[in-house]
Amino acid sequence: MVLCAVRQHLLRGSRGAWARFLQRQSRGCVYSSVHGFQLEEIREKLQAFPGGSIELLKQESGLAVLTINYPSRMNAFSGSMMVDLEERVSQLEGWTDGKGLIVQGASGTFCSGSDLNAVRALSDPQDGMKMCMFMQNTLTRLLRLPMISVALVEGRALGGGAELTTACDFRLMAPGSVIQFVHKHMGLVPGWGGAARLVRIVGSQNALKLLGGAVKVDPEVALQIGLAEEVLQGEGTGTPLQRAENWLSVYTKGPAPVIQAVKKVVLSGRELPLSEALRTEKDVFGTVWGGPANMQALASKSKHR
Ligand SMILES: CC[C@H](C(=O)O)C(=O)SCCNC(=O)CCNC(=O)[C@H](O)C(C)(C)COP(=O)(O)OP(=O)(O)OC[C@H]1O[C@@H](n2cnc3c(N)ncnc32)[C@H](O)[C@@H]1OP(=O)(O)O
Repeated sequence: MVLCAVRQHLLRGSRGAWARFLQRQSRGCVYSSVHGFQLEEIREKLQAFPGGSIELLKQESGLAVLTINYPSRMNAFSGSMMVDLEERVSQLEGWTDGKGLIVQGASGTFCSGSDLNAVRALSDPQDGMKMCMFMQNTLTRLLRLPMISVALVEGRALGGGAELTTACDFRLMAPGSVIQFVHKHMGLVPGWGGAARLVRIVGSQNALKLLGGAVKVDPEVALQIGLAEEVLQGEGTGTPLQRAENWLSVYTKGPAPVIQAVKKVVLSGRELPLSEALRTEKDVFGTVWGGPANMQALASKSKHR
């Protein structure tokens, strides 16, 4: 009874702490009206470039699959797909049972970046800035979801598609797949947050090589530099999606509050200065200490041989 009350207190406190963490990070976003970012205005602009869709399938297991779906354009992002993606991320933020997420492309290829037809129509620098802020916000929120995320790369991940892979916690690559930051060939640099995230994943030297050379990164090189976690080998052992689900299930096995707590402490360690990360870790610890999974483990005198 007393433990329960203490736990409730900690839980309330920690929810506050997580909310404060997100608030410090502008509710998971990078830009707000302070930066001249008007969400409705940019949504309306993007909706003028329709085509394709972003599908979300939430499964009872706590794993969700997000599919970038525009096969006739190699899953390039139309304007309406950018808006769709933001809506799907909102749905995932509110999914209390969520533990894991796989981001994939439809029909055997990942994503060929922005839809060049939309890009041509939005080539005015101001529009470009707005799209850039919109996608940075969405992809930052994607990376900060309280669940473990994996980009399943089949075929090609080009330009904005390569950037999208870096907004997941892990990248799994199918044999023959390629991640390529083609921005230099387009007279650009990444604008969806892909450069900042890439540096954190592979280090600044490797990032400089990948962006400066617009290098085609195959699975072997990706493994070597730490861009990919694994190459999904194994003909006859299910589809690449099934193999990715198996890979992810090792890390999402267990109750949702515990898996979400794991992601939160790693996220705060990744993003916050040490003192703040330690305080957030203490608060998140408070959400699981004395919780059902903890009490059950204590009661069963579990051993870890
Ligand atoms: C650079 C950053 C920027 C951002 O951050 O916003 C971007 O992401 S710009 C986009 C960067 N991506 C590209 O430039 C991709 C250009 N396309 C290709 O290199 C090829 O199409 C490729 C390699 C993806 C596929 O080649 P493949 O021979 O297998 O197929 P097709 O070329 O025949 O492509 C089929 C069909 O898809 C259309 N397509 C492909 N990518 C895009 C795209 N990004 N936007 C619009 N349309 C795209 C392609 O034009 C073909 O259509 P079709 O009507 O049959 O000609």
